[in-house]
Amino acid sequence: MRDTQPLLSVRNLTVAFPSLKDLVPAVRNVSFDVGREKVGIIGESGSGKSTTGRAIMRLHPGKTQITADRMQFQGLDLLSQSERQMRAIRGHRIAMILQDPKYSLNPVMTVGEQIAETAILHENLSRREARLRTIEMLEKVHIRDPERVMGLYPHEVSGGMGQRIMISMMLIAKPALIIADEPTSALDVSVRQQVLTILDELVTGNDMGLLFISHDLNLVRSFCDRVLIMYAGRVVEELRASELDQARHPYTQGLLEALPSLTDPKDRLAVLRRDPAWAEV
Ligand SMILES: Nc1ncnc2c1ncn2[C@@H]1O[C@H](COP(=O)(O)OP(=O)(O)OP(=O)(O)O)[C@@H](O)[C@H]1O
Repeated sequence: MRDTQPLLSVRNLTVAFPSLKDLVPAVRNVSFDVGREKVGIIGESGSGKSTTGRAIMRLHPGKTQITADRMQFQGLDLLSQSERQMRAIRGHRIAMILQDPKYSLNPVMTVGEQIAETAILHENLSRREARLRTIEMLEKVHIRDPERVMGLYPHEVSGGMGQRIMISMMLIAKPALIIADEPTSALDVSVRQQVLTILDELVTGNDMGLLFISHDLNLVRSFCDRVLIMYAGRVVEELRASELDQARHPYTQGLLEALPSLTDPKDRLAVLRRDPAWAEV
């Protein structure tokens, strides 16, 4: 029977950073679930999207205060895991793709060595088997000349290729959940589509969950199944991507009105409205 429980269940997550005097909340009472589906988080800069993603991985500096009524992943309470237990979860059961793959790949190891190391760790393969698996994985993410790419260092690959390499490593580790934080915003439009297609193949083909953080509403609308809209540290609205046009919150409506359209061009785009009341409890 198919498991209908969400992979990740978050209730009233609050993240506060220390300032000179006290703690300043950047994320406030955020609640959502992620199943085996693609969930987008959108919102403007500073709305708390990345902070939410990093809190799930518990990747914040020491004095950050993370509280939640629930932050459960596949039956595990993430907040009560020790740092050692979190290390076993990160990369293995929950993986993260960031905007620039150069920061996620090890700069002093070739691409081939890094993928092979993942294969040896996860699948207990010999060096020779790991090499063959690496070639297979690079082919799966549509890299045409895998043997050449294996010998390159991270600084020698383009952004789009770097993201595909990250995705190929995830194909080996097969995490249940991927948190992708603006994974395509540094890429050209044509490469962006390629990377999204491969990410979709990975997630849908392996029945994974994806939390896709972006400031691009059009992209999230076409790529994700559901969308959380964040404003000033809160989720102000949650909708199926196909139902965004029926958004009720004035902030979401404003985001939609501010989008340029090729089919229905406007002389002037609407200016995004903001109301301090939306940030209130
Ligand atoms: N380590 C930190 N220490 C202190 N404040 C932080 C830290 N990380 C984030 N913040 C603050 O938390 C708030 C939310 O930031 P966050 O990066 O989550 O926003 P975002 O929606 O992801 O924006 P962007 O799209 O620009 O990445 C911001 O005000 C930011 O300055």
